[in-house]
Amino acid sequence: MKEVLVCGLFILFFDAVLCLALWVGLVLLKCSTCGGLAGVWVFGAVKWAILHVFTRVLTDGKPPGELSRLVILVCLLTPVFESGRILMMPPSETYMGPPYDFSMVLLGLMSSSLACVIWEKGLCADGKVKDNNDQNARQLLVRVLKYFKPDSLYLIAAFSFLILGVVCDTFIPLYQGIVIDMLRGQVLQPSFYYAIGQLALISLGSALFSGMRGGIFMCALARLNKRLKHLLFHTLLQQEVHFFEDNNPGRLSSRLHSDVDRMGRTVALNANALVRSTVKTCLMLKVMLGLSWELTVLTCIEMPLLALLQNKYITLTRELKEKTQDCHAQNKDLAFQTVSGICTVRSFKGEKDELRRYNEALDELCQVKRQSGIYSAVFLLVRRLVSLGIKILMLVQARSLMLSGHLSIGSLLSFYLYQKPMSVNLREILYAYGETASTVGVISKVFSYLDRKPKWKKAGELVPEKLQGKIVFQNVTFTYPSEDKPALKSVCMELQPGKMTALVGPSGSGKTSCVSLLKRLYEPQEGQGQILLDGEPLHYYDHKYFHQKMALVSQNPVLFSGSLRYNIEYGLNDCTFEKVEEAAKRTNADGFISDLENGYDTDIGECGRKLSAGQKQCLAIIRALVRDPQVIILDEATSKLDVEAQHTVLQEILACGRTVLVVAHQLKTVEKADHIIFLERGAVVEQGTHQELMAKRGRYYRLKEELFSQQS
Ligand SMILES: Nc1ncnc2c1ncn2[C@@H]1O[C@H](COP(=O)(O)OP(=O)(O)OP(=O)(O)O)[C@@H](O)[C@H]1O
Repeated sequence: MKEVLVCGLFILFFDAVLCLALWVGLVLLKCSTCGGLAGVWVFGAVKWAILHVFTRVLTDGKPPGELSRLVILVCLLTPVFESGRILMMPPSETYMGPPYDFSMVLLGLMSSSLACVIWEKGLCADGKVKDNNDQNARQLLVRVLKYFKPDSLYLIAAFSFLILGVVCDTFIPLYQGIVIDMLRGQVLQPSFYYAIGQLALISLGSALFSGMRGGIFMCALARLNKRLKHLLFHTLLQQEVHFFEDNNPGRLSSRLHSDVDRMGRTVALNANALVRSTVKTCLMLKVMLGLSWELTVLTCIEMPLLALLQNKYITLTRELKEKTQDCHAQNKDLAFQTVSGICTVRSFKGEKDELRRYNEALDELCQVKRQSGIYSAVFLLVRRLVSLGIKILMLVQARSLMLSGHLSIGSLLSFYLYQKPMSVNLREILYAYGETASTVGVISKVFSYLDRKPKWKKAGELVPEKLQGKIVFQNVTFTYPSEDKPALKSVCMELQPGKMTALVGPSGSGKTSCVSLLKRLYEPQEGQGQILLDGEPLHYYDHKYFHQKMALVSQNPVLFSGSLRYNIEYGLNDCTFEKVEEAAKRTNADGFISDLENGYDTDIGECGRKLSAGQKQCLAIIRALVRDPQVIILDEATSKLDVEAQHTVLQEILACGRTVLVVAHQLKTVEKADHIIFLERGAVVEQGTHQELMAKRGRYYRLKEELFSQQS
């Protein structure tokens, strides 16, 4: 900060020296004026170039934003002031140039320093942050544009049609004027028809080119959206499970759909509007300068003032826009949760509570929108007042120009005819800029997901032909990413092929955590032990192979809407119908399947709603068996089956020397196990057969009644 202040003082001093040098030069050359207004602007430009180099030298080539703005301000001050003075001067007076008074130079320096301090400290307090933000925003926009690369041909065609359309648009009023001039003649000359033909042709061209431009832009936009959504969905699917716990489905769905749409639309449509309005503005500016440069200057003054206002408005509303997006996502999520869990909501009579929660979320959204509304109203009011002020100044100026004979009524009328579309163009440019800037938040969020690297070890390529299925937990300690306390502490255990091992323990003892680690839904932190399958760490195995060989069946399996067969074959490309039928027969499930209306092709409804709990479990077991797994993890997966079916399924699962791990809550399941591992507070406390543990009369013996109280 101190260095910026010292450099600022040096710049001001050097500016004063430059002004003094000019004054001395003019005195020595005996010049009475410095070349009128043009000379003042030229001196301003030269001064800017010198001060710019000087600032770069002072700051080792990296001038901070504050100093660059100070340099622009001190260089612009005199030219702008003198231009205003000329505009306000009665036409009878002749402009003699700026007064040669050193006190004026000092006054200029003081006022520009003061303006700079007010701007940096008051209006733009977060100048540095803003500089960084602007740079980030630019990089983000360039990155969005880069995603358009595969559509370059579309864009070249669209922009070509855009420029052709704009050129036609600009000439329409000119030809209308020519036709109107001809209408004044009593006799209709052939040239009138010629002019009408030209006007019709230009109007047709304008309509045709504009239509083509719009259509091609929309096409390119749809292709961009498709590409971005595909990429984002692909990136999301790669993320670790913890990511999905941290980001609720509503928020992710909002990023994937509304945010990607908004991102593409804003950048593409605003780039379109920006180019169209800029080309139009340049063409119109040329005509307007020809009519009256004084009025044109006044029209152009409006633009930086409005840009300043718009900039402030964008800074104030940027955060609100992000909040609005988050509120929308939260509302969506709440509604989705309630609707999808309507049975639970109804059975607990939770409708009122859900309505209250939804209402609270709506209130929050309403409050954010109210605040945005207030900012928008104040911005509109100030913008209108600025425009009105400029219009009044223009009328005063036009009157004095007409009184002095420099402007005719006709020219004034033409000027006003051009001025309105010109203001619309300028506003469109500002709006496009503002709209794009306010979407930066949305864009950066989408990119933050696109750039996110999944925080789990990449799967290897190990696909052994024969897998025994021996699993070893080697001193595994595991803490959930959102927690501080470990859920598993130095767990050591072995699961043998051809044996059924039961994990037993009170609620929260870490049984599910063991299963999650085994299925690689989570991973032990670095240096906190490892899990080996046939002597190799789990992540060495090929992803698809691993999940095929290690099947998990839970108490409430997740099923997808679609046919029974689709659910069984889910994720398998080479599964034959015979294999499906065989697995169903082996688990005695073919009976209930053939009773269904369309057998294996019966639609089971959303999440398998049309099936009973037992049928869902059967389906999940068939889905696991059809993969021919070597390790099967059952999380009370047969609890809804009758005793006979449970027996058949367990026999089938234990066949082929598979390794079976059961998360057991029922005494009868535990009694069938070859080995029991008793967990308490994330640590293995005891292990052995049921009889051994009972004989030991340790923790398992004492807690047995509690553990299986539901069944006894
Ligand atoms: N996704 C998670 N994020 C953070 N902590 C978790 C998560 N899942 C479980 N835990 C914590 O880890 C500990 C062990 O939980 P775990 O689900 O493994 O127990 P459990 O033995 O399977 O319990 P239950 O028999 O009730 O299913 C608990 O203290 C729990 O609060």
